[in-house]
Amino acid sequence: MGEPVLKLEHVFFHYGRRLVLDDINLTVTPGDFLGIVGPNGSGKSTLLKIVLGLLQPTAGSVSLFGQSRKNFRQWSRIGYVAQNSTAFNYGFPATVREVVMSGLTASLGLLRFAGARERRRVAEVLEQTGVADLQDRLIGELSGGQQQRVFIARALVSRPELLILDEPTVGVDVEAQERFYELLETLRSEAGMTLMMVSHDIGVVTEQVDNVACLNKKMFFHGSPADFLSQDTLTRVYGPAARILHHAH
Ligand SMILES: Nc1ncnc2c1ncn2[C@@H]1O[C@H](COP(=O)(O)OP(=O)(O)OP(=O)(O)O)[C@@H](O)[C@H]1O
Repeated sequence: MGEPVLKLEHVFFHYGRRLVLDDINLTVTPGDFLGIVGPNGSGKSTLLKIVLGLLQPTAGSVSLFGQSRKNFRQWSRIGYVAQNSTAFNYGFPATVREVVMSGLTASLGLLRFAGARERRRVAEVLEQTGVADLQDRLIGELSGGQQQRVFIARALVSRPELLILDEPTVGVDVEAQERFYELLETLRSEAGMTLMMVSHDIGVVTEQVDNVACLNKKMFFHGSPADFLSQDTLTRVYGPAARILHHAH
């Protein structure tokens, strides 16, 4: 199976005095597609920020690719598409190609110019994510679904082994969502990528992922979508409205 891509052991997190994550244990193995679900304010984004090194846990340990997060420096192995990344201002002065190229900054260093190899890689990813024909357009002039693909391209350009997506399908129509999940499937089958995705859409998520982690301050469930749906987890975490949530899509 190989060493875990991610391992959280007894992780706690507080914002000030407010406990937001309570004794979280989670192991993600290579090639897994993990869906992270939970009600609003349940700590999903906080968990991702801890994994990405943007927040320090109050207690507990986090390891990435077998290394303690404290010593981990290989951030280009992790791609991240943030929540609301499709809310770019109209007129923002960067083209699609420039936005995707900026995903190489970590590996290039700020002061090095992109060479032929980097430009080739950007062209490859633009093609793979279906936005090559948009590359000279300004990012702020694209639709939500188009911007989403650009931000995925940006996250992919450094060839990450783990791709983390926070609410990637918000504001994206059904057809674009289907293309998005097809792209994820290709990344998994061709590049063996590990995926972690936060989503509110329980119906869709449980159809797409291998495993579900259901969070509400504590980790309420971690296992297969079938077990998640067949157990009482939904009702325990979301209350009686869970049924509606599940059948809403
Ligand atoms: N910067 C912050 N300062 C203080 N409290 C915060 C901060 N960010 C988030 N919180 C609180 O921490 C809790 C968890 O927030 P988080 O954003 O991780 O939840 P979430 O599950 O991602 O929510 P949503 O589904 O609404 O995006 C919430 O109660 C939130 O109000």
